[in-house]
Amino acid sequence: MSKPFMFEKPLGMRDTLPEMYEMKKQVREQLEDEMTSWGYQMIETPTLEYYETVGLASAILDQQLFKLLDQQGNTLVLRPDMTAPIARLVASSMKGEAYPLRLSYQSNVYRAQQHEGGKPAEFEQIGVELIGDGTVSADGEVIALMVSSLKRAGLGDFKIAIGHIGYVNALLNDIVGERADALRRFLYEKNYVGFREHVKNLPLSSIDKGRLLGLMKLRGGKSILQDAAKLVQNEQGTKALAELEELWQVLESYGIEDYVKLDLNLVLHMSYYTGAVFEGYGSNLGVPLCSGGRYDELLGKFERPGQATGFGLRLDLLVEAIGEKASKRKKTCIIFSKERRAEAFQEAQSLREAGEAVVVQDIAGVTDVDGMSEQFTEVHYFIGQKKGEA
Ligand SMILES: N[C@@H](Cc1c[nH]c[nH+]1)C(=O)O
Repeated sequence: MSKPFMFEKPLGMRDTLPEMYEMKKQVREQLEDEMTSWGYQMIETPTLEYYETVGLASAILDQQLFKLLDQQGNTLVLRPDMTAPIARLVASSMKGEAYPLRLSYQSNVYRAQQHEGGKPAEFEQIGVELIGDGTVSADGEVIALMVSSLKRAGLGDFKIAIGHIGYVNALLNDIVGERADALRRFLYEKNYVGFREHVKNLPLSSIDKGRLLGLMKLRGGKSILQDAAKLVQNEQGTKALAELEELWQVLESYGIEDYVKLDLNLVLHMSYYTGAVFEGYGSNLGVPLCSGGRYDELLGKFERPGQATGFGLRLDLLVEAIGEKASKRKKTCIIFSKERRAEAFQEAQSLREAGEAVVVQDIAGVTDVDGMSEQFTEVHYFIGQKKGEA
């Protein structure tokens, strides 16, 4: 009888082979070290959370959640991100610790895919949350840490796009009110053709249509803030632009303005964002490597109100963007026959102490010695009679 699922994996699930594992490990260690050097403390949370609390607070589409039942009949989810679990943690086990809190993590997160389109349903995120600080300096710190993390991992060429969800909402709500959702969705999908078509068909004055289409042009350096101010005059919009103006100054103080550009079209997939949002791209990848932003309402849902900002970075995509740069450790193989076993073990030990990775292999256990040898930078043979023996 055939076993149809024997070699298959569930949709979007991936294996990590040794070479990829090694590259991920190197980059993970660099990032963890960078975040720790900025004073962020690493934490871990469980893979499973309650649907009713963290699942809903994660603010991701319901169909992207993996759900299951526990023995008591409660619905659980595989965490789709780390921001909501950290909010839960800060409001419970860390309730006694004073704000602001600087936390970082390195964890697998889970997002169900509708079809096999090459997108993983499980991937590792490395990120930070700066909780209990509503200043623009905090947003700037998080962006600066994102830049230094990407540099530290060895990525040379990248850009961070910065937007503000408060500005997008101010403009859309001002013009289309209740119907803003559809337009926001086009932006989130980066479907600008769809956005334009939709705007053209709306029953609006040509002035208002022009304002909505004007949003498409708000990409570039600091100077676009003036154009942006012409499109929205309400309080929410003005406040958002003042924050972006100050944020730009903070980034100049860090000396990283060359890595950033403004993009007021930017809408991210998590609906908990309330302020500045950002997304980082490597020059050779179309998809964002990292994203984040300000979320001032989420902590309140866990009854410990606090303004917060943070970002998450996709380790798999970062490794892909860095390409071959991860350095390979020298790997040696010592093939021995049993007469020289002790000698082989001794040699292996001293090479390991010198930092090499060493495999010791009994020749009687291999049939394809050539095939095995190809996997190593060097192969030493300890075969036959011991030295000095006749
Ligand atoms: N959790 C977000 C990233 C983020 C961290 N903090 C704020 N935003 C994500 O998965 O996209």
